[in-house]
Amino acid sequence: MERTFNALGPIYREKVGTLSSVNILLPADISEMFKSEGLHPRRMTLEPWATHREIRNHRKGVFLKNGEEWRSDRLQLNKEVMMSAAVRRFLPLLDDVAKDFCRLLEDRVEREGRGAEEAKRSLTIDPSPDLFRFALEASCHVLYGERIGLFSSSPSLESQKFIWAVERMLTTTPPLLYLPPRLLLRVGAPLWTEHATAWDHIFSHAEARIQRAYQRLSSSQGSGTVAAGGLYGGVLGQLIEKGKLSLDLIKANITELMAGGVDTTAVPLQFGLFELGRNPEVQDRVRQQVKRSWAQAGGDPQKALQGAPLLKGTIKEILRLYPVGITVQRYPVHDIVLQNYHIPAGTMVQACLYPMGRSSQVFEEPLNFDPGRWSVSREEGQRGEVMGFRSLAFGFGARQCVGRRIAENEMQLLLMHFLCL
Ligand code: HEM
Repeated sequence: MERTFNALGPIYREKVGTLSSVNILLPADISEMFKSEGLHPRRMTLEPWATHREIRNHRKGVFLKNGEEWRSDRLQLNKEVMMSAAVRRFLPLLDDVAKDFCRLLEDRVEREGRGAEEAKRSLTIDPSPDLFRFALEASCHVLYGERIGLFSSSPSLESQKFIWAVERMLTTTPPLLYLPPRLLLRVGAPLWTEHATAWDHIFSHAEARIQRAYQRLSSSQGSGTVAAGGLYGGVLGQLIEKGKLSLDLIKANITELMAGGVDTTAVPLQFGLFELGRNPEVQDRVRQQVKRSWAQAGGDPQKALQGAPLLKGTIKEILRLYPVGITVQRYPVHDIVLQNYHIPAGTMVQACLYPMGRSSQVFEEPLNFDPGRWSVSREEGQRGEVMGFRSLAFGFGARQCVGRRIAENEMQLLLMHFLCL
């Protein structure tokens, strides 16, 4: 039996007996886990973030063991996607896509909406396919430094193939996480073949982008000019230019970022629109702050976001109520004690984000959608209360979500432009 300490579900039984089913991990427990050095997330049997070589090996029947190896390239990647200098570089690319998306929606409301009065026309739509396209276009722009034209009424065949591949990869991943790949391979399950084929497409798309980025870079170096399209050629351009990672690693990392950045932002954005829609007073408060900040920022998106903390609070609030990853998982390398339970090293510990986000032990009036709750500083928090480790949607520590800054900014920019419409 795999040893698992789970805040709610299957319980670690080997040494401690059964926990009460209402037990949840609290911020203080997470802080305890964080202190135990060398905690790495569990790697899945079928790794959604596996490199192409690994996927191909899976296909041939060579299976990786669950590993917890630290990827040395993560540090290099952090520089290009997590640091504030990197955010400054890629923010305008996200802003471009967010503005285009809003213009598109505005036109659509004008064309298809009901109501005679201009600017008060209304249109009821299911936004999920549009948000999916937005997230894909935004990710491609940030990563490859180029637009792939998904907002066009007739995207290129290449882009259509790419959308198909990302959709299939995302749809086939969840069932594969719960079925043994060896079995699927043995019986030649179409699910598995479809999944691997989708990855093949995604990787060849990345390959083509890498070739193009190389050509751009070498022609600009040859002619002494900057890369076509401006100084910044996306995360990919930066990684190639810095030359610290091998091409194989660049390809694997860029593709991982590509795969990790679509539904993760599209779904919370939809929940964001839902909560802002059903809480008009909150919407009004956020809109007022955003409009004020936008007016003062003189067109600088980064300044505008800095002046609108309620927007950041909105994203945190959405991810508290509707976390994308249900759990954050770690294997402690030392024995630790959580809630008076002894957890031996090597036990998988899962922090279940959904119950924690809705627990009155952690949040006052947890079911209220209140972006302002995140403005409370540590000092203002009740004495003795652990104020950190409450916002865990992106994980924590060295292995936290590497796309965090891209995701936060992408979602905030889109909401900002929506609210300023
Ligand atoms: C709202 C959006 C997102 C949420 C809630 C989210 C959440 C997470 C979580 C919980 C983890 C595991 C962290 C841990 O164990 O501590 C993770 C890892 C990861 N995420 Fe995200 N993510 C989001 C968006 C993105 C985006 C936009 C990208 C890519 C651009 C991305 C790429 C990744 C990658 C590559 C990893 C693995 C990192 C590693 O193992 O070192 N994510 N994400």
